[in-house]
Amino acid sequence: MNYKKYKKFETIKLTDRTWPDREIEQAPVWCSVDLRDGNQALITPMDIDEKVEMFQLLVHLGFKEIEVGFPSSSQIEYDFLRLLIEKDLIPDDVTVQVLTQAREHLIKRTFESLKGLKRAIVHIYNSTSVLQRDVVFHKSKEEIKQIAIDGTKLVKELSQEFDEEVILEYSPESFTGTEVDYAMEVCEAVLDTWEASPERKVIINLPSTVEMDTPNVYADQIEWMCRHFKDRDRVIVSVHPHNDRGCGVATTELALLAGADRVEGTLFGNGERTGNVDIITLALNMFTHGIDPKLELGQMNQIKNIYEKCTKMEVPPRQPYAGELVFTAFSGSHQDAINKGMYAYHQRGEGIWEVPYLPIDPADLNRQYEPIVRINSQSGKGGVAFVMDTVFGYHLPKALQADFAKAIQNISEIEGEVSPERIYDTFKKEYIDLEYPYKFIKQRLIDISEEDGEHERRAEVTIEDHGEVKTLVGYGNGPIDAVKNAFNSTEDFLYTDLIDYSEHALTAGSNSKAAAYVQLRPQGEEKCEYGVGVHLNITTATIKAMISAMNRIYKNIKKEG
Ligand SMILES: CC(=O)SCCNC(=O)CCNC(=O)[C@H](O)C(C)(C)COP(=O)(O)OP(=O)(O)OC[C@H]1O[C@@H](n2cnc3c(N)ncnc32)[C@H](O)[C@@H]1OP(=O)(O)O
Ligand SMILES: CC(C)C(=O)C(=O)O
Repeated sequence: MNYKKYKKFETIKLTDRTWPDREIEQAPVWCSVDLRDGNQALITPMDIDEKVEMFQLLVHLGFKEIEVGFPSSSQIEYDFLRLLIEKDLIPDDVTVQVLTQAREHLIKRTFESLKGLKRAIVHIYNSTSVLQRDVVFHKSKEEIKQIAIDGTKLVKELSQEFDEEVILEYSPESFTGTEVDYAMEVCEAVLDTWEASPERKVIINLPSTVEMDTPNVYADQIEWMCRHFKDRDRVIVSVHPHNDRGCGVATTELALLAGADRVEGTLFGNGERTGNVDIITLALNMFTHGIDPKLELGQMNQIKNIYEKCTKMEVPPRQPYAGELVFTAFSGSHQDAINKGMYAYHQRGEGIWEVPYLPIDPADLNRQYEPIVRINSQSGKGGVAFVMDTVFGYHLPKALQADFAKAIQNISEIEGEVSPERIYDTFKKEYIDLEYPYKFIKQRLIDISEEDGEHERRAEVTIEDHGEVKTLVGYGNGPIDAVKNAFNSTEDFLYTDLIDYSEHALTAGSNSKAAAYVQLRPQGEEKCEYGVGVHLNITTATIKAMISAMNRIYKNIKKEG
């Protein structure tokens, strides 16, 4: 690959930069350009109904500034703005913005489209970059500056005839390819022409029209500009980053450190080529640092659905915060840590989110119903245990987690991803539904303790043993003891030791079933087997768990032996 074909863009010398020592402390003014830069980049631009739906979504999300289009460019763009105005769809606290090239006939037509609006941002642009001055405009620096001045003059003149407020926005388009001192000269000419003041601020938008360098270089350009305006107070510094090098979010975050007040971007980063900066990621990055993002992004799937419908674009599965796979862990160590982190979060009860591998609580985006953990051959026992716990309510004991995970891994190695339903079916098949050679039929547990004496229980357990129905009887000072002693009357059970026992309710409420887990070891063997029993009655659940363990011993140990 001939890398010598490319040259590095000249960077500016800013040795006393201050942005590296700053932190983002508040959300900027957000301006959505979905209906303009986003729309102009679509294979099939939005029709009017889709534009209205997108506009309403943006309003709902809390955008107070929305670039609704380029009304002088086509009838549909013009008609859309007219519809918003005539149907009174623009809330009082939302300012619409319209884009136009700094050209007379386009500016005039733009003003026609604004009639009836209370307030508007009129955004004019002309490219100022070294390359475009040369190959597109064939104009000198002075001539290019004059385009900006003439455009500003015309907007000023027309806005004086306009009943309501017009805010000027000016973009030295292709700013990242423009010498900063020349960009400043053009911007100052615009500001002077407009007679900008702290009371009559102008939005100076410094676009990374094409992302040409590392984010720190853009941050230097923005800091340089912020420091060199004659009067910083008469300027709202806006950035409009694109994503050509894949650094749009980083570029914008550094630009905010460097002094930008406002950000233009789109939902999910739709826009020309690699897209505009993704405002959702920016806002949620702030949110996850405890900063109010000033946008309502809590219904992520709904936002995604409307976006996909209107743009006919797809949100990729790894898109930050929104992608299908971003709250999913396949790998064992991640699953284990998420599992423990979620448990610790609920135990602490302090409401401060700190869970390994999950920078945000999925519930904050209303994504709690999606599986956080998915199981494939990279998964470990923690993930399987998490699914059994969170989806089906089984708190598997540690040794059982490892035992069951092996069964799931055998499946995933052949079939790939294993769904929660398949995991549950396998669990039932492996532990709960075993009925040979022993099968539970019924049980009776009688308290036979004398008054003030030790509590003694008599257990009568009717089972099928290799097809033969038997009633086993045992005594003990507790139910487990009595049941185990009843089973000891069969030879198989007699020579097993009860290693572990636990139980819990599966769901809340008096009708809830209990799950019991029993670990038995045949005497003289190293290997144990777990059994699981589920029943409304806890004693029956325990008996079924013992039978399950015996059936597994029979299947896995005795047969093997
Ligand atoms: C970076 C961005 O995203 S900027 C936004 C870009 N968006 C769009 O272009 C979408 C909508 N645009 C359009 O529909 C069309 O471009 C229109 C209707 C606005 C203008 O159409 P046309 O005049 O037919 O064509 P075009 O846009 O190619 O204009 C080219 C002419 O305008 C000049 N020009 C281009 N941009 C500007 C500008 N910002 N200010 C002044 N003149 C400009 C060019 O030098 C060229 O002049 P020439 O004809 O003397 O060579
Ligand atoms: C009009 C300008 C702001 C633009 O879209 C860009 O530079 O990308």
